[in-house]
Formats: sequence, structure tokens, C-alpha cells
Amino acid sequence: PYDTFAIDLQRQQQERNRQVAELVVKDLNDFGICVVDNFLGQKGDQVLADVKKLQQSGVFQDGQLVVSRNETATVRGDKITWVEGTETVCQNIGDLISNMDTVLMHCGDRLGKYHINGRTKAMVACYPGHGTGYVKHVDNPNGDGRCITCIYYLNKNWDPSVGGTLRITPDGCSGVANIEPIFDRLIFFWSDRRNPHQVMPSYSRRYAITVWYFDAEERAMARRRLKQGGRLLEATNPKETSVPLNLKK
Ligand SMILES: COc1ccc2cc(-c3cnc(C(=O)NCC(=O)O)c(O)c3)ccc2c1
Ligand SMILES: [Mn+2]
Repeated sequence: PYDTFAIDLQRQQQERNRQVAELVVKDLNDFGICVVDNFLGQKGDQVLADVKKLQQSGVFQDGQLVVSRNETATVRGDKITWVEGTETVCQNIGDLISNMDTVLMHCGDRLGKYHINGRTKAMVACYPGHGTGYVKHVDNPNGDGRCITCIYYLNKNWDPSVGGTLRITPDGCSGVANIEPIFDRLIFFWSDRRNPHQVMPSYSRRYAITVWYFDAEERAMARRRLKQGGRLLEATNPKETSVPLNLKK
């Protein structure tokens, strides 16, 4: 039967994606950070269900010991897995990702000087809640091509007293942004040194799905460096999605 209800939901989401794009353009250019609530509405529950299925299937690996340049090991407490969103158990995660892509499409070339032409796969992360977090870091300190970090949070009835706050200390500002990882919240921030950030120790299980978008030019430069024997940050190298991102309107 012609499912008018499903069609109507999709139409509502398309309208929501346009609305969100306008917020992203304004806030990213003004503050370098954008926080959007109620991105998917009810659909968020299905994304959470996919994440829990993934977790039950045991694909999450322990957070890597990410050894930074000065060889001090910064231990991350998150467990992660990478998904394209086309895998059978990830259809709803796939829908989330395509809605993120649609938002970026509607932003067009209005995000700083960037021209976005690709992204990583989606990183599904779970901080297990034994007081682990993630020390202060910059996602892309050395021009690996990632220009925007996009995180979707899945934590129902989140109680800020359990920690797990994302704390961004924007470079050049005196302010600090404390962002609670609440359910159906979508955030964007510049991935480079403008936004050092940390995940405060979390005492409750904390789920998030992250995608990093590539700037065409910076990514091409990073690939050239790789060819000349440089190191492409492992966070991006094997994780670049094989799906060409078509952001044409
Ligand atoms: C070896 O390859 C890898 C694979 C995955 C990697 C993931 C991260 C990462 C970066 N940032 C965050 C974060 O800021 N989360 C903020 C939040 O959840 O609110 C996070 O959870 C994880 C860094 C390096 C990686 C290297
Ligand atoms: Mn980060």
C-alpha cells in the first residue's frame, strides 16, 4: 500500500534538514560550534536500537592507545566500531548518516572556506562508564583533510551529574562550551586547532556516532603528502568511506 505516513515522515525530515543547515551555516561561521536538538525525533530510537545490536554483536574494540607526537600515550576510554551504514544491522544508522550528508549538502559552500567532497565512515563510540573519558585533544591538528566533526548523541534521560560532558575550549575565546551528550542531539564543530576538546570522565554508558567531513583541497594535499611518504593520520586513512559523497543539490 502507498505508505503516506512514511512518506510524510520523510518529507518532515527533509524540511528539518534544511532548517538545521541554516543553523549550521550561521553558528559554525559565528562560533565554530553548532548544537542542534531533536534532529531525528522518534527515528532516533531506531538508531539507538541499531547501536545496541552492534554492541551485542561484539564488534566494538577497546579505545586505541592513541600515541600522540610527543610519545605520551593518551588513553581513550571509548570502545569504537566503524560502519558504512549499509550493513544489515545498521540501516537506521545509515539513515542518520544520509540525513547528516543532506544537511551538509544544504550548507553548500557557505561553511568558511571549505568545499566538502567526502567524509569518513561513521564511528560508533561507547564510553563504558567506568570513569573513562578522553583527554583534551584536537581532532585534526595536522591538516589530514578533516574540516568538520559531526557527532550524534544517543543517551536517553542523560543526567549531567554522571559526567561525560563534551567540553570544548574554542581557541582565542575565553569561553568554554560544556555540551551534554543528550539523546537526539547533533553537534558540529571545526575539526582543527580552533576547537581543542575533551570528554569528561563518564560514570554512565555513553553512546555517540561521529562522522568527519573532508575539505577537498586539504584532503588532496594530505594525500599528496602521503604519497611522498608522509603519514596520513590513521584515524582517516583506512576509515575514509568508499562511498563517494555526492553533495550536489
Ligand atoms: C587508530 O585510529 C583511530 C580510530 C578512532 C579514533 C577516534 C578518535 C576520537 C576523537 N574524538 C573523540 C571525541 O572528541 N568525542 C567527543 C564526544 O564523544 O563527545 C572521540 O570520541 C574519538 C581519535 C582518534 C582515533 C584514531
Ligand atoms: Mn575529538
